[in-house]
Amino acid sequence: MNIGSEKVLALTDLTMSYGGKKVLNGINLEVYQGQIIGYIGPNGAGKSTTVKIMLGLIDGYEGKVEIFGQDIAIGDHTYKRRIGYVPENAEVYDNLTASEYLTFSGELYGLDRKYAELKAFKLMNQFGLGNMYHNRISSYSKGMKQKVLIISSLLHDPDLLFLDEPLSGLDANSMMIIKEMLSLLAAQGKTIFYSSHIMDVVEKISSRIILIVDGKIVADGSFEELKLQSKEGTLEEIFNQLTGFNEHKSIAENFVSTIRDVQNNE
Ligand SMILES: Nc1ncnc2c1ncn2[C@@H]1O[C@H](COP(=O)(O)OP(=O)(O)OP(=O)(O)O)[C@@H](O)[C@H]1O
Repeated sequence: MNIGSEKVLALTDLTMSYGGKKVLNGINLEVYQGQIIGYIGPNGAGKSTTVKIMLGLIDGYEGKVEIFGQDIAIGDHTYKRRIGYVPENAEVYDNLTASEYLTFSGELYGLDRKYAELKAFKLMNQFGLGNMYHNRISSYSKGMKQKVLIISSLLHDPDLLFLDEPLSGLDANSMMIIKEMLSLLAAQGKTIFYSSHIMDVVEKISSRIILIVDGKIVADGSFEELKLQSKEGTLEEIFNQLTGFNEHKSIAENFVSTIRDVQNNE
């Protein structure tokens, strides 16, 4: 099968409510093999909710979610073995060593224990963390923990990767490695669903950008297409325009003046 021909993901009229409040308002989306989707939107727009539904972590949605051609509501969870996930807020098991944690997560994805342990060590080494492999994760810095999460999501060579703010805490050099790695993986036919607020990174790595506002898709296209439509220069500017936001100066000024007020009253 040629890269780009397989429909990896399809959302049809996806709706989700929390306590009567609609947070997803009918998302329709088809994603094809090899695409890097930049899934962006304001805080609270519904990005993580969409991703968690696709991962089978949230129930109670309406509409249809198909992954690798299979409706996930049918109850056959084999699709999960072909998925990798870097969560926004991860509960890494701090008391475990990276070796224990990664071997364990590799086994959960069906890898042989010895194979998972050796592969995890190689990947840790390539990230410059080989000498930390047997140390407890509680002794790692934020960026080191993030690298462990990234390795954990990739150990089983997934076909579909969900990344929620994956560069969080990474230094500039490490970010370059991840960006390069994502484009290599996509070129080899992996599909990447990337959610982030770092607009210049999304602009550079995504083959397709999807903007959601209030649980609805308001833009869907390549960066070049969105640029043509909005006549703005950067993704940050396009984001501001499409979310109708031009108040950053006045909000910042009010914020600072409130802070100063408190100080003056002391
Ligand atoms: N467990 C929950 N219970 C009730 N409401 C929730 C729950 N999780 C999310 N929400 C609400 O759903 C909406 C969408 O949240 P979601 O986390 O999907 O947004 P997001 O686009 O990922 O935001 P951010 O950019 O801030 O991470 C928000 O209004 C949020 O308050």
